[in-house]
This record gives sequence, C-alpha cells and structure tokens, in this order.
Amino acid sequence: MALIDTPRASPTFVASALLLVLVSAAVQYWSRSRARSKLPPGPTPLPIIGNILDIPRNNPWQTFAEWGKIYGDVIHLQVFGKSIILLNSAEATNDLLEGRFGIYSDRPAFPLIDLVGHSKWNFGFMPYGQLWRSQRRLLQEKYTNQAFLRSVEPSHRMVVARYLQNLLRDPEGVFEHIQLRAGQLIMDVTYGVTVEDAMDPFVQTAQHVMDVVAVGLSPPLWLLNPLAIVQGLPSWMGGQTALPGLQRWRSDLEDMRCKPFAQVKESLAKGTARTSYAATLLQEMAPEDGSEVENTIRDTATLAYGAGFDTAVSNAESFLLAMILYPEIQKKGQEEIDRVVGSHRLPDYSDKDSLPYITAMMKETFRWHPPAPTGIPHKLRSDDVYKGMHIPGGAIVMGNVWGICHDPERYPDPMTYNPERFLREDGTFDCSTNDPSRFVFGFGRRVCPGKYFSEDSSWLMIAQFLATFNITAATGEPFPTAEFLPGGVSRPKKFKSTITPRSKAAAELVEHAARD
Ligand code: HEM
Repeated sequence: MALIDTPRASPTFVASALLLVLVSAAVQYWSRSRARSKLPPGPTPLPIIGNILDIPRNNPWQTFAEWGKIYGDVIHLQVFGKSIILLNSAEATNDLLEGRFGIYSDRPAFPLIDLVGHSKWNFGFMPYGQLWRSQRRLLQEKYTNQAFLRSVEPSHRMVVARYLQNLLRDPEGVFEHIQLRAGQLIMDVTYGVTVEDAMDPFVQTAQHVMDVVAVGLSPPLWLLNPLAIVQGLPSWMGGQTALPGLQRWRSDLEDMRCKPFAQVKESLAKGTARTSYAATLLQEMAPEDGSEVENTIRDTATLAYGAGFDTAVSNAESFLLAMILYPEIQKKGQEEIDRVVGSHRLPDYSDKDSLPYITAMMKETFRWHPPAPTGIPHKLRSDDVYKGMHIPGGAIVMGNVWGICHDPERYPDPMTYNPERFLREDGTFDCSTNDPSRFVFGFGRRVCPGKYFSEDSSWLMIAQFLATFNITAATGEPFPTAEFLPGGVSRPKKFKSTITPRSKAAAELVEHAARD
C-alpha cells in the first residue's frame, strides 16, 4: 500500500496538460520554420546564378562593408545554390566564429587547391577535427611560444639588414627586395637555410606554388568551380590530369614540401644544422625516418612558408605606400626614433617599449590594409539560429576583416592612416579596446598562428626603415593612390617611389648592419 495517496488527475487537468504540450510543440515548430525561412537579409539573388553578379572583382570587401549599412552586420548571399554568410561586425564574428567555434570552424572545399594536393597534408585547408588539431598544435606551440619568438629575433635582424642594404644599392628594385626579405625570413626561421637572392631555387619553387594557391583561393574559382568540368572528364580523356599545368603544380608542391626539409635532415646528420623550426622539432622529437611525426614536422614547416610569404609582402608594400601618402606620419615616426634611439645605432626590439609611435604605426598598417581583407572562409557544420535568423548548415562564412577594420564606430575616420588612434593622450600605446590584430589574423579556432611572429617582423622593418630612409613619390610619375589589388591576399597596386638614405651616417649604419 502506498504511504501517500497519489491524487487522481482530473480529465480537465489531463486535457489542459496535453493542450499545453501540443501548443508548445507547435510554437517551437512554427518558430523554427519561421527562422529557417528567415535567412539573413542581403541583395536579392537572381534565379540559378544567385548573387554572383553583385560581387565586384575589385575591392569586394568594401562593397560588403557598404552592404552592411543597408542590410546589417549579417548578410546572406547565394551563388549557384550555395549560401554565403558575410559577417560585417566584430560582434557577429565574436558571437559566431569565436563563441560557436564548435560548428563554425570547418573549411569549404577549394577545388584547385584540393586538386593540386594541398588538402591532404595542409591543415589550413583541412576540416575541423582530430588531424587538423594535432597538426596545428605542433606549429602553434612554437609560433606562440615566447622563447621561440625571441630565438628568431636574429633572423628578423638579418633579413631587415639585407633589405635596407638592397634599398641603399638599388632603391628602384624595392618590390623585389620586399619579396626577397619575405622569402629569406621564412627560409631562415623555418629551415635555417640562407637565401642569397630572388633566383634561389627554393624561393622560386615556393613562389610558383603560392601563385597557384592564390588563384585557388580567389572566390570565383572556389565559388563557381569551373574545374568540375575537368574533374568530370573520363579517364580515356586524361581525367583530372587533362588540366594543363597540373603535373607541374603537383611536382612543385612536392619539391617545396620535401627539398628544404631533406636539407635540414642532412645538415642535422652532419652536425651543421642551424637553429630553425624544423631542426628544433626534429631534435626535440627525434622521430623515425618517414614516420607520421616526421611527416607532420615536414608538412607544418611547408605551411609556415606558404602562409607567411605573400602576407608579409602585402604588409611591407602597404607600409611604404602609407608613408608616401602620409609624409607627416613618416616624419613623426622618424622624430620618435631620433629622440629615443638617436642616429648612432639602429632601433631594436629592446627599444620597443620606448617607441609607442612605431608600435602604433605597425598596428595601423595592418588595420589600414589587412593583407587578407576577407580572411579565409570558414564553413558552418550544421544549421544555426542567430538573432532569430536561420544560418543554414554547409554555408560558407566569411568575416569581413577589412570591413571590421574600417568600422567608423571602432576606428573613426577609418580610411585615413592614423597611428594616433592607438595612443593615449600622453602618447603611451594602448590598443586594449581596438586592437586590429583581433581581426586581421582571422577568427576563433582557425586564428592565424603566425600573428605574433608577423607583428614582430613588421615592427622591426618599420622601425629600421624609418631610422635610415625617406620615401616620397617618384618625381615625374603619377602620384600613388590608396588602391589595392583583388585576391585572397591583397597588396597595393604597383607605385613608383623615391627612396633615399636620411643621411650619410644612416647609410653607414645600413652597410654596417648588413656586414654583421
Ligand atoms: C602578415 C602576416 C599574416 C597575416 C595577415 C595572416 C592572416 C591570416 C588569416 C586571416 C588567416 C585565416 C584565419 C581564419 O581562418 O579565420 C590565417 C591562417 C593561417 N595562418 Fe596566417 N597570416 C600571416 C602570417 C602567417 C605566418 C608567418 C604564418 C606561419 C606560421 C601563418 C600561418 C597560418 C596558418 C597555418 C593558418 C591556417 C590556420 C588554420 O586553418 O587553422 N600566417 N592567417
């Protein structure tokens, strides 16, 4: 017998409970299907092709930001039935790419890049999962480690010294010198290999590989996928291999992946290896020849090279362009160096805390023209609802890095290059509320692991350039404008400049640093 009598439910009570359950299920169903039908707003798509004609070739990031003013910070586009979500605000990237990283960290397929063979080993293009995690951990642990970052300072110094010497001897070849500096830095840090000139075979191969990657990352190619035609060819027509250039692209990639790494192993065996990412990991982990661990070291090293080259070139070119367009800022940077460091030596990392204006210039260069203005696209794994809007699973999600870096609320008068936005009234540096690196280097679990390394590299280049050179527009040539090329990694349109040493003493400092 039950100790407490259970009260009998009256028929009215049962009926009302049932009704309540039914009503709440109906409300849930209704609100879900309403949300599903409530995609984020955006320009009206045309049948079949969707919004493809709305996306301009030039400066799409600027158009995306303009759309933000009309449609809000979450925008839906459609291209051949594929959903693309543009995130135009720090709040939206923060809420979704950071806050809901579990479903927002996949990558879409990049058909050309897949076809060449990157996605099998390059974690930057891998889906979010165990393999991605273990590969990324290896690279990230080094590139975010203070001891590692300090250990590569001599490499930064060496490549800037050579860059400045090249500018002194051949100022007209500035763009080649910028490329060489980027190649030298990464080869030195990654493999301990010294690159003497731009014709170095490792640099040449890497450049060919990166040119193909740049094409593969450009939106028309991965959105429209014209390669599907080639992929669908039967084997008697050559199948995929019918694509002209494919064999060459694949063999370049294999060379880039294997040759410098083999050289590191060889020099380790001979006891002549210099400190580098690859050599340090091979020594620390002592993997078996051809083992999975060894392959991961090799592959993450290749990735560091690929990811850090074009982005560094873009940043260096944007800095020079800004100096031509804003001579008063160039002068202020030089005045700070003259006042703090003097003209008898070059500024160095140990001066960083005393050079807030230079640090602000480094941040402002990244903000003014982020090297990857629309980031690298993420892919949403499953359906989501954000602020009542339905974000369909499988959608490509792009954080508009440029748009966020030019949000006038966060960065007043955003088109103007103004480092002072990162300085307090007393001239000390402060980017606690508006650090552009929170956006420039991407979002969430996919954020760029090379962020601190790249900031260090950019800082020294800016400080030592300003200490030793003046740059102006070339006389008799059209005055440069702030125009940038399209692409996954974007850089300024070519411009002509005059680069001269600030004094005889400055020229001597440059020669001296390059001899050391
Ligand atoms: C100016 C310099 C650089 C800029 C502006 C830059 C920017 C970016 C951006 C926007 C992303 C996409 C993040 C996302 O998906 O949300 C990215 C990814 C990545 N970057 Fe960088 N990067 C730079 C330099 C470097 C360097 C020097 C390295 C070498 C360690 C590097 C390694 C990577 C890797 C491995 C990824 C893929 C991360 C993943 O998918 O998990 N980057 N970078």
